[in-house]
Amino acid sequence: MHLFTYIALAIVFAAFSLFTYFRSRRPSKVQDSEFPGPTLIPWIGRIHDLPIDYMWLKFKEWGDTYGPIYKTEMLGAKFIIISDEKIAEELLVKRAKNYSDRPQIRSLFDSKSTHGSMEYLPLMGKNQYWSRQRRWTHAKLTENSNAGYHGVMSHEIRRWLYRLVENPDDFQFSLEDMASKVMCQLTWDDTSISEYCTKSAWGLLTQMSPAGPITNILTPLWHLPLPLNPWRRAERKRHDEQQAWWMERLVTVRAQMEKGMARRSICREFLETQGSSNISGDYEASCVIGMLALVGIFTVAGPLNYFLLAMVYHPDWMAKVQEEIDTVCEGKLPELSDSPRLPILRACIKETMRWKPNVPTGVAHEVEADDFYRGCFIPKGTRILPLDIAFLRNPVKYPDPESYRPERWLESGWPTFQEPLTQFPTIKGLTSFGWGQRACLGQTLTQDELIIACGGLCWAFNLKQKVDPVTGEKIEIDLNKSNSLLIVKPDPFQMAFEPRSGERREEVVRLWEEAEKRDVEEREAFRRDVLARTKA
Ligand code: HEM
Repeated sequence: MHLFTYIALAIVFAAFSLFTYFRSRRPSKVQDSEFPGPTLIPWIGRIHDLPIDYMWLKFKEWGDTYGPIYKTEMLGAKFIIISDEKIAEELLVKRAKNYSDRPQIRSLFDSKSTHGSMEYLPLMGKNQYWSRQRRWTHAKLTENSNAGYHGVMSHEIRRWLYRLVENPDDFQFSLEDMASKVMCQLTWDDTSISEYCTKSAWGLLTQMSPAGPITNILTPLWHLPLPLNPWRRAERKRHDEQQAWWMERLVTVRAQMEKGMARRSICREFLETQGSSNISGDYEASCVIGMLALVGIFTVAGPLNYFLLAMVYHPDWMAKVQEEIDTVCEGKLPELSDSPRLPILRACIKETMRWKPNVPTGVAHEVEADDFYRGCFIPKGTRILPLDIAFLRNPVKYPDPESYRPERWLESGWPTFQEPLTQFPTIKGLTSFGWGQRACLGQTLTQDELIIACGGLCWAFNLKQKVDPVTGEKIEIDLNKSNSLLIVKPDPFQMAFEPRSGERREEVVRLWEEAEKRDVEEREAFRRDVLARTKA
């Protein structure tokens, strides 16, 4: 044989040996099975027919076609979409060690905090910052819950009911403002900044959502040079303003503390224990507290908005909730302590969250190391999407899934019925709050706030469709129209808040005036006390 032939044969043999060696290191099932999924175009994947609006519906449609676990790709990013709770449990809970990272959000700077930015706890990769901030946030929310933070919620619901009496048409603004005031009070003891806080939360929510800047989908655009890159310039501005505002809050509380004038808040708690805390210092603290304030606004406002729609279109259930409240609370505004005796109210809230989930796509986890599941290979870096809308439309667990049926939580015979009704239904543990090590930290806060707010609404008002003053016809609301951000809310709509009686109306006004007076007095007493101590 010619020398060249020997060399060629040697190369082929070496290549074949290498190939079989590497192949033998991965179980043969890798080559045998792959998850099903829509046909992928090289590199593009399925970006071309995934709509930005209501993206979750397309994911669900593919789930109905390809089954409870399927794969897809977008511009090189690999996705696995899960529509079955058991599979989500097996991967995201039982294998949480490997399935709890987060993907980088392209249009945020260092959203994973890989480079130590420490800014967005819910978006962080599974790193040291995430681990200590998660622990710290959990501890603060638990401490505040035990210390009776629902007093803050009761105060704010009184203000909101009053605002609804005075200016009902502004309800969508005042609803979000109520949720924002609760968070601003808890974090910084300052409700006057709630409007700015809501705007700031909106800016971040938009920036992080696939339906936000185009650079979240067409990711290469993010890397254009700055002069040609309006997206990166806009984000720089938004980001810097947000960080400065968070820091300003912390500095303000510290200044109040120095004068002895700071009342209880999560920020003060941090500054008091700064030395012993595992949070690294002012910058990280300003971020973890700021993020906490932001994350509690649209998350709670979503179910509140949809509760209004549920009641408007299901007056029979509103009447049942009202009857329950009137009997149990004997005419008084419901408080959190009434909750064990208000199962119908809890069922209507839980069914609202099932019927109109406000994070319908779920929040993606990222896989840290190569893995196999059901004989199929899942490469490191794959994004796992627990598709909440699919879990909540499962007809076996939730018969008649498209309809609003609170009785599924109240009557035996339904797959989701659970006793005792003093405890169940509870929204805690619903798939909407996510999975495993990344599960939502705000479940108790959400439950407490929704019970007080939704209970208050039904106590005070008949929630109704608005009547067009010209035609005399009821104004319809499109129940399926919403934005398409990660946390959704219904498109602007009109409705009527009819006080249940003249007396109830007066009671709403009286309760707010009383609460406001008490608040002013408490602040004044605190100030007097500090001044007296300073003089002594
Ligand atoms: C209806 C209300 C809410 C819903 C549906 C919701 C949903 C979620 C979801 C889906 C996740 C991600 C879970 C995962 O990756 O598996 C999450 C994480 C988180 N939530 Fe909520 N949430 C709500 C309210 C709140 C509130 C009121 C707070 C705090 C005041 C809060 C704080 C957090 C935090 C800090 C995380 C990050 C956890 C981590 O990454 O380790 N959430 N939430």
